[in-house]
Amino acid sequence: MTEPKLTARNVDVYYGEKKAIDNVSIAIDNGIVTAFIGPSGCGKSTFLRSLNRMNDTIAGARVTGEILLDGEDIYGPDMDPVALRARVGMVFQKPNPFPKSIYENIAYGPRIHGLAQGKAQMDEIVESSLVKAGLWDEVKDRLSDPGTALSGGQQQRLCIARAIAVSPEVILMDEPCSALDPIATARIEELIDELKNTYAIVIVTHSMQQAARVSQRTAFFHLGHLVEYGETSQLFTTPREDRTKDYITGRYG
Ligand SMILES: Nc1ncnc2c1ncn2[C@@H]1O[C@H](COP(=O)(O)OP(=O)(O)OP(=O)(O)O)[C@@H](O)[C@H]1O
Repeated sequence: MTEPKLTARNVDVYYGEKKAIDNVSIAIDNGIVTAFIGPSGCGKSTFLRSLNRMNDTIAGARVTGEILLDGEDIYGPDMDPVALRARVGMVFQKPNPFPKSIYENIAYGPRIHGLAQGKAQMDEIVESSLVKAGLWDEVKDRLSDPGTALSGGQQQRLCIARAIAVSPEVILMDEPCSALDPIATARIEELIDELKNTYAIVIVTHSMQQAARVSQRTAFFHLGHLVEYGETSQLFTTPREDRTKDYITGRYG
């Protein structure tokens, strides 16, 4: 048995006095896509953000319990949150390129993390990140154009390339297709399928169809609890819990 990439044990997340995540334990493996599903407000995004300490940036948010990356406590005293967020990258709901060129959007992270020795090496990182994100052919002749000039779907692939550029181990995606049309969504879903061979991927999605299409394992959250976690095909066909069954048959959410 290989060790899980990420292990959460008895995790609670609070916003002030309010508990948004209640005693969640889960093991997330490499080489697959893990989907988080559940009705609006159930805590999917909150829990996702706890996996790379993005909640640290929200005033009043507090995480208790333990989250391990390759066995190392990400909330431990020796963990630098900036370095952690390079190892556990994130892609958001709305594509959010920097107001800079396509090239600079990718080069920024490697530069602050000191990953390139010079221009040639940076060029290589930029190209390979864009290739891996399936965007290179569309942008190779206009790397100095602003990232914001791309279409929504291209911008989201640029944001994925930006995450890839700092050599992450895990990529967290918070509803990455919710602002995209069906064609751009299909591109991102294909990309997710390819990327899972290299990175552990965790995706929050409102769409059960999307979870069924892209993930191998699914976690169903409800009211801050992890209700059920299992193989995606099993969870959608023979859920163990009544609450999961009610959700996937459309009784709420
Ligand atoms: N920054 C915040 N400050 C205070 N409460 C918050 C904050 N972010 C989320 N919450 C609350 O925490 C709970 C979980 O929210 P969260 O956004 O994680 O749910 P979600 O399942 O991702 O929802 P959605 O699918 O609508 O995005 C909700 O009750 C929400 O109101």
